Amino acid sequence: MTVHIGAKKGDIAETVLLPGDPLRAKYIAENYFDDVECYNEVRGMYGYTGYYKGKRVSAQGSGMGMPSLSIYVNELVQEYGVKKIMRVGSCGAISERVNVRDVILAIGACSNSKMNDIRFDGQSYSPTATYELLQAAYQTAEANGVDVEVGNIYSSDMFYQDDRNWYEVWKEYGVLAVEMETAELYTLAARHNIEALSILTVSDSLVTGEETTSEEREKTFTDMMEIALEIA
Ligand SMILES: O=P(O)(O)O[C@H]1O[C@H](CO)[C@@H](O)[C@H]1O
Ligand SMILES: O=c1cc[nH]c(=O)[nH]1
Repeated sequence: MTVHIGAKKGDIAETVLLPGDPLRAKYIAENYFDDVECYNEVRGMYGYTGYYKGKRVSAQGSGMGMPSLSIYVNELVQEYGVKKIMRVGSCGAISERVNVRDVILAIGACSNSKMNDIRFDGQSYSPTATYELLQAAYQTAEANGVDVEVGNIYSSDMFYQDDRNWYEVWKEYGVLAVEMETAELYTLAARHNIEALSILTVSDSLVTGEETTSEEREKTFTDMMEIALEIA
């Protein structure tokens, strides 16, 4: 057991789906896993292990934001031997290239977080996805008939910003969407030599103002869940 995860060694699979929302982890476990066991309820950050088409896989909430994700990824990797993490998250479109409910495979993640400034002493690090996972996710999406956009995203420390047009410069540089965890996930994956990919569903658009409900964000973004499960 760790401070934040109440699982025994061996309770967690080598491959973990990691949504921010712990109730999305619960949804994945209840709707896709056979022989499911809940291994974590600490802080309500649910974690489950089960089987998907015979493959052992876990689903664990990360919480919102990079500090929270960082705690779970560090413990999953260092204490439980996790080797492959796929974030299945929601994001806000900051580009007209993507619309609400589109699926994005995040090839890289820009950020306003100070975490990598601290790690790299103010120099710039480019957090990127694991190529093999990205390729497998793309091929699976094609096979499932799901259109995906592959591109750069932005991981923000702030959901609410005073400047409502903060994203314009990032949009001009081709960044597709904003969320709050991927830059740290990709950085930790590189540090610990594991595989990582963020598969995101556009839950709202900062450009058009269109939105989905919290229930939709918890339960209906199934295309990304199925892509992640197929390549688990
Ligand atoms: O839907 P999840 O995976 O939580 O992801 C997004 O939603 C949260 C903000 O509403 C942040 O965690 C952001 O990254
Ligand atoms: O971080 C996020 C996630 C979804 N939508 C947003 O606008 N921001």
